[in-house]
Amino acid sequence: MTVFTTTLTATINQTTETSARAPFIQQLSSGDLPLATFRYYLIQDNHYLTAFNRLHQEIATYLPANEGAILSHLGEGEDAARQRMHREIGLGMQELQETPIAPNAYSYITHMYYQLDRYGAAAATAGLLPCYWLYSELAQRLAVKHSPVHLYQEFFDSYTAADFTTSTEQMKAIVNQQAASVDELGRQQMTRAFQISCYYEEQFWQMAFDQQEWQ
Ligand SMILES: Cc1ncc(CO)c(N)n1
Repeated sequence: MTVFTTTLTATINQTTETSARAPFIQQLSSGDLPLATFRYYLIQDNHYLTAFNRLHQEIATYLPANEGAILSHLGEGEDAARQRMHREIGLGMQELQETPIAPNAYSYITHMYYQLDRYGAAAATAGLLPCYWLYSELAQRLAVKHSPVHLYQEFFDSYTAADFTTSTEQMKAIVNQQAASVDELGRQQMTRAFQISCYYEEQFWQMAFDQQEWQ
């Protein structure tokens, strides 16, 4: 049988292409992105990562013990790098918590929870995967360019680091294990969950670039 994640390659490649062309990423790479825009991104992404981590813990309870332990550990993967970046731009806990979540971040999080609630752990793990896979692909492409802004380069570097690459491989293995444990309909639901997450990943850049607010 084909390894399930290979059926998702075209979708992630497309999302990587679209993301690489997004003005947010272009300016992050060139160094032209206003710091206020990056600060907005870090605040919204902190909302996202908080929910993302909680969701790892919740999904982990439905997985076989081995995979569950790995997933639970994966959920905390980005914390240290982010805390360093928050310190560098003087972003404190109060501002992170008090700034309201923006519409697209809200929709993305809501989608991930819906997948778990409506379709179960297999679809939910597939919904988490673009997060790992996209950032890994994108950073590998862009890290070599060296953004002139240290903080922006640090952002790319955190996703080319060996441990994040390992996390992406571990997440793929969990998704493949889940795909093998469900029927064809279950795999279709997994594919759909993955595609919708890719959609929201693409929207996340524009949300940050526009500093989107509720209207
Ligand atoms: C929205 C989003 N997707 C993916 C990642 C990478 O884990 C992130 N930090 N934020």
